Amino acid sequence: MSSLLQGVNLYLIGMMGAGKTTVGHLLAKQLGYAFVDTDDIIAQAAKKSINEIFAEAGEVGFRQIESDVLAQVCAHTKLTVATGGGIVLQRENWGYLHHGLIVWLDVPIDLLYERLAEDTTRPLLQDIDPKGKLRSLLEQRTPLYKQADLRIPVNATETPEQIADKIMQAIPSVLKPTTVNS
Ligand SMILES: Nc1ncnc2c1ncn2[C@@H]1O[C@H](COP(=O)(O)OP(=O)(O)OP(=O)(O)O)[C@@H](O)[C@H]1O
Ligand SMILES: O=C(O)C1=C[C@@H](O)[C@@H](O)[C@H](O)C1
Ligand SMILES: [Mg+2]
Repeated sequence: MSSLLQGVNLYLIGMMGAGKTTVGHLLAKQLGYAFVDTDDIIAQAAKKSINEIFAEAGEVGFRQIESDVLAQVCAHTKLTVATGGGIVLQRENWGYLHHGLIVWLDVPIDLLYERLAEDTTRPLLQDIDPKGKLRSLLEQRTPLYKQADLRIPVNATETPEQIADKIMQAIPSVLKPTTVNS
C-alpha cells in the first residue's frame, strides 16, 4: 500500500470529534508514515492551548496560523495529517490539501455530540447550545467536506481500528496507478 501511495500525504478532514487524530495515528503506523496533527503543531509552536489562541487571536487569527502550518506541512511527504475541523473553510487551504489524498470522516451529529459533550478543549463548542452550534457548523461545512477524494461514513459501533482498515481498503479506489514501463 505505501508503495502504491508513493509517499503521497493523507489528509484527514471532518468535524471536531470525527476521530481524525485517533484514526490518523493508526493509519500512519499502517502506512509506515509519520503522523502530524495541525492542531498540535499550532499549539506547540504558540506554546498555548487552542482555547488560549482562540481567546487571544480570535478565530480569524487561529485560521491564519492554521493555513501557515498547512503550507509548511504539505512541503513534506509520507505524512498522515490530522487536520483541524475548520481547515476546509479557507479557500487557500484546498490548494495545499490537494497535494495529497483527502479523506473525510463523515460522522453523524448525535455521535459527534456524544463524544464531545464533556469536552472543554474545543472553543467553538463553548456555547449555551453546543449541540445547535455543532449542527450549524456541520450544515455550513458539509458541502466543503464533500470535496474530499474519499468519504468514509462512520457509525457508533466502529472502532478506530476498523475505521483505519476501511480507509486502507478504500484508498486503491481513488489512486491512479502509475504505468510500469517494461
Ligand atoms: N471510532 C471511535 N470510537 C469511539 N470513540 C472515538 C472514536 N474515534 C474517536 N473517538 C473519541 O472521540 C473523541 C474525539 O476524537 P478525536 O480527537 O480523534 O477527533 P478529531 O476529529 O481529531 O477532533 P478535532 O477536530 O477537534 O481535533 C476522543 O475522545 C476519541 O477518543
Ligand atoms: O472545527 C473547528 O473549527 C475546530 C476544530 C479543532 O480541530 C480545532 O482546530 C479548533 O478547535 C477548531
Ligand atoms: Mg484532532
